[in-house]
Amino acid sequence: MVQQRIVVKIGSSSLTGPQGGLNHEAVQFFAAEIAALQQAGYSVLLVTSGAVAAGFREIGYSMRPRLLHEKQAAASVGQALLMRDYQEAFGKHGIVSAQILLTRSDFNHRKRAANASMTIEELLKQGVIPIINENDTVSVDELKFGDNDTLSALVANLAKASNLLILTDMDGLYTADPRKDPSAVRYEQIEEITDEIYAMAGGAGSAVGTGGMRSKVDAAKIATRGGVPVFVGQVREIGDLLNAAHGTGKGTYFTTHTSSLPMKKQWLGFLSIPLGTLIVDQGAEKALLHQGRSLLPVGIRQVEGQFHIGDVVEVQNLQKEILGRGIVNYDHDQLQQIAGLPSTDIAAKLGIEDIQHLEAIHRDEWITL
Ligand SMILES: Nc1ncnc2c1ncn2[C@@H]1O[C@H](COP(=O)(O)OP(=O)(O)O)[C@@H](O)[C@H]1O
Ligand SMILES: N[C@@H](CCC(=O)OP(=O)(O)O)C(=O)O
Repeated sequence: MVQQRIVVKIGSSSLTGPQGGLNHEAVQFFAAEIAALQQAGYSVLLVTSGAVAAGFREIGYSMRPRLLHEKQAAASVGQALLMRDYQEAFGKHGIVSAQILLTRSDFNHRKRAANASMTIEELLKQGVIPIINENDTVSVDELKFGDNDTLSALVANLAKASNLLILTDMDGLYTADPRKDPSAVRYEQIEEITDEIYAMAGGAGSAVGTGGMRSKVDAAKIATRGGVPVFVGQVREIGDLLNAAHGTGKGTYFTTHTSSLPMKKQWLGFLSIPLGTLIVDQGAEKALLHQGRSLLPVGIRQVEGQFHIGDVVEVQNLQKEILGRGIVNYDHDQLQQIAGLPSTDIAAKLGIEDIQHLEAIHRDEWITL
């Protein structure tokens, strides 16, 4: 039987205090919980934050730095401290662990993502636990994950995990941040991530956390769309992590209804950078979302951006809601000319006799979001 794979993400708030520095007992505790998960027959990948929080005090900052170069300096000190603690803690359970540092652009380049995936596969085959963090020192600001929630979702999809467990300092998603609203109520299970759910998820509540619940909901959206169910919650006592994996954890479960996405669709949906936007009418919206059809120029109302044939564009409905993304078959200036035209008029309008694709976006090059 193929071993079930679990991605565990541990946030800075679970590993460090407001003054920075690593909580060694916490690292020992999580390593023991993960060792128990492995013992129970799961393959585990660990995505961990905490490099900046572990390193900032060490190099003389009094609080978590805000400027990019300061965070990068703190991370380069802290990452080594973090790995030292994890390797020692896993070593006590006879487990070898490995460091993998990734950036968003690694996922963006399909070949680099495939290489990372091959390395992870080999490590898991050998019973090694990959310990993954963002490569903070080389990540450029606009392309940074910042928090590791999104990174953990991408890793879960890449590794075709059976579960993603996001551990934090709250026992799940509440109707509002419980630090600010004591009457907030916790969700046990979320079947669909709607705008209302987003509205409830606020930013980080601690001095060391980054994305708060909002980035956890973002991550849940990516992972569940890729077929991976997600738990967001707390692991504090012995056995909590196994309970989280078995569906009885202290937190919120986000369910999924789809099977895992092929690499190409994952890239299209979550890693590619759209270079334009197409706004489509109701008929096109129905064709794309409910009839499994391609997008024809006749349904396009508006074309925005300077994209070219083969680029990725985002598609929105008339209410400017995002419907999905696809690879476009025309340059932006061509689409401007043929938006709204029936397929029979396209060749004449563009002065091209032999049109290769009549669709603006072919079904196979589309993902609904
Ligand atoms: N609706 C909500 N439900 C629960 N927690 C919330 C909510 N909105 C915001 N938060 C905050 O999100 C924080 C967890 O995120 P974060 O600080 O980024 O942790 P981590 O370092 O574990 O990623 C909680 O401490 C809480 O204050
Ligand atoms: N890569 C960074 C992650 C920063 C961070 O705080 O993330 P998180 O605690 O997951 O919200 C680090 O290791 O410090």
